[in-house]
Parts: sequence; structure tokens; C-alpha cells
Amino acid sequence: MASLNGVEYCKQDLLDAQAHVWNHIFSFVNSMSLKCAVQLCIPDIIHKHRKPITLSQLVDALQINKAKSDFVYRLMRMLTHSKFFINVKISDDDDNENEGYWLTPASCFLLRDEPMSMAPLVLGVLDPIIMDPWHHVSKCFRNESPSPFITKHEMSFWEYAGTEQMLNLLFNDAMARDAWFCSSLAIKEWEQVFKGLKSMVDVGGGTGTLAKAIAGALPGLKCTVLDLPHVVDGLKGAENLSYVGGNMFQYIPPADAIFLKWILHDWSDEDCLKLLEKCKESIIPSKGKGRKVIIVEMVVDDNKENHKAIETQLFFDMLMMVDYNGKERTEEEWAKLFYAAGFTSYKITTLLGLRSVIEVFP
Ligand SMILES: C[S@@+](CC[C@H](N)C(=O)[O-])C[C@H]1O[C@@H](n2cnc3c(N)ncnc32)[C@H](O)[C@@H]1O
Ligand SMILES: O=c1cc(-c2ccc(O)c(O)c2)oc2c(O)c(O)ccc12
Repeated sequence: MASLNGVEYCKQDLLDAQAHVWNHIFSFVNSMSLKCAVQLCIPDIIHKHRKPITLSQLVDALQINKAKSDFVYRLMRMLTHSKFFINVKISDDDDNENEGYWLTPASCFLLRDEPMSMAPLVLGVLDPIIMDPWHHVSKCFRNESPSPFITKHEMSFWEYAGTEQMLNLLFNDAMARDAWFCSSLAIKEWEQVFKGLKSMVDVGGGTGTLAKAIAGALPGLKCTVLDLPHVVDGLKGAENLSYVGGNMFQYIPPADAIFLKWILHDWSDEDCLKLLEKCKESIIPSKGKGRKVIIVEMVVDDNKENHKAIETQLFFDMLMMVDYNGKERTEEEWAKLFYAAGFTSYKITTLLGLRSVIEVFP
């Protein structure tokens, strides 16, 4: 027994509590080890090797300072512990037993040429431009600035992305890979959501990966991608797909359905209200059924029993707060926004894991 804050605890409880604090302090070691592996293209090297790779083969392929072999060993030990790689027994031509590293489903998500790659997300989110604002969170709680990002950079994330080409490309690429993920895992669901409609606008649709897939699956649907000029400039449309560069708060082209995937959580309640009102104005009036706003977002609290899922939603919520003054919302918070913007009803369907499709009707 020992005393902490005037309370007697058994030794094991104190050791557990100390380890809990240590593991939280050092959580960034997980992120940064992952970033290092992606920067060095370790998953790609193992993939190209086509079979488990030994440490010395990996060090050769990395073309690094040989004196740093032990660093590679320790990085791989960390990431093997985190289930990004597995250790497997291998034997060479002379039947000598050795150990090799192989990929797991998580590290396959880090392969650069994989259409659903999360490598751009790793590099984008862990870039110093995005990490610096985390050092200004407590300062932002006390000042007048809307977000830690603006506290640090004195401009919004979107303005920054408009001036810094590297951030713009990385961010758009990260979003496009996720859009690919959502289109390949749920194309049947998209067909269902858009069936019978003549036109849709993908507001903040990025470089149009998802709109392209939907336009391809539904040739009778006229799809328009609206995004900021620095995102869509130079992009070419197709038969039933076109791009419009502009500001969604000023003008949304009229359509049967307005699509908002991962847009509203980037914005405050006040901005969401303005945007939803704008969307409602842009829906073409008609007697036909199906006119709606289609939102793809998380609904917080929906996975109450799943600790890991809740943690992911809370991570996203904090990211939205720090980068954009946005937030993840519960069903009650969503409903309040929809009714305040003049919509009459909504329907939530779970789409992919943590994300839902919310159809909102005028
Ligand atoms: C988080 S991304 C989502 C991209 C895409 N919908 C997806 O889910 O893959 C948000 C998008 O909103 C766009 N955006 C931000 N402010 C905008 C504005 N005022 N008008 C139009 N698009 C905007 C960004 O450029 C970005 O492409
Ligand atoms: O997973 C995400 C990551 C990012 C993100 C932020 C800064 C970067 O530099 C970057 O490359 C990506 O932003 C998001 C977002 O804005 C969303 O609306 C939804 C999800 C994400």
C-alpha cells in the first residue's frame, strides 16, 4: 500500500496508473513511428520484395547509413508490436533459419500505389503545419481566435491550403483515397441513395473521386463537383460529370440532391446552418419524390459499447476542433441543425463502420 493524493492504493493499482500516464504521454511515439515508416516507404519495400524480408535485406533496400541498422531494428520492433508488421520464420537457400518481416492488413493500407492508401493521410495529418496548432490548444481556449489552427497560422486551414501547394496536394490526395475506399466498398449503397434522381451536386467534393464513381454507375444522373478553385482548377469532367470552382457559402448550382460528404463536421453550428439553408435553396422544386440533402458523417454515440470506435470518433472530434473549429455531432445535434435550417425530416443509415448516410428532406 502507498498513498497518492491522500488515498491508500495497492502497489499494482499505482503501477497501472503510472503506466497509464506514461502510455498517454508517449502516444505520439506511435504516430511518429508510423510516419517514419511511411516516409521511408518500408511497407512498399516489403511488398516489392514479395516475401518476408530480413533486417539486413531491409537495411540494404532502405539505402540508409549502415551504422543505423539498429535504429531500423527498433523501429520495426515498435511497429510489429503495434501490428503493422508480423515476424515470420524463414529459411534461406542453405536452410539457415532466420526471421523476416511481413505485412498486415493495416500496413497494406500504407502502400503508396494502393488506391485506398492511407499514406497521404499519415503524412498530411502528421505534417508540422498540422501538428503545430496542437501546441496552441490551451492558448486558443483563452483567446478570441476560432481555432488553434488560426491561433497558430493566422488564417484558416482552407486559406492555408490555397497558398501552400504541398498541403493542398497532400490533403486532396488523402481525401481522394478515402473517397475511393467509400466508393469501392459501398457502390451499391450509393446507387440506392441516388436512384431515380436526375441531378446532384457534390458540395466540397474534392477532386471528384466519389462523384466519378457515382456518375459511372448511374449514367442518367448529372453530377457536378463544387469545390474551391485551387482544388478543381484544371480538372476535366466527362459525359455526366462536371466541375465548378467556387465558394459553397455563396453559390450552389441547383440540383435534385445536394451531397455533403465530410463537409459539415469541418464547420461550426453557425456555418453549418448557413450552408444547410443554402443547400435547401438549391434543391430544385418539384413534385417528384427523392429531393434531398445527402450527408455522409459520423453520428457520435452510435457505437456506445465499442470503446475503440468511440475513441476514433473522439480523435476526429478533436481534429475538427483544432484544425477547423468544426465538431462531430450526436443525432440530437444533427436533428437540431436540420430543423433550424427548415428541413422537415431525416433518415440515418449506417454506411461504413463509423460513418452514416443522413438523408435530409425539405
Ligand atoms: C474534408 S474535405 C471532404 C472532401 C470530399 N467530400 C470527401 O469526403 O472526400 C472538405 C472539402 O471541402 C472543400 N471546401 C472547403 N471550403 C469550401 C468552400 N467555401 N466552398 C467549397 N468547397 C469548400 C475543401 O476544399 C475540401 O475539398
Ligand atoms: O481524416 C482526415 C484528415 C484530415 C487532414 C487534415 C490535415 C491534413 O493536412 C490532411 O492531409 C488531412 O482532415 C480531415 C477532414 O477535414 C475531414 O473533413 C475528414 C477527415 C479528415
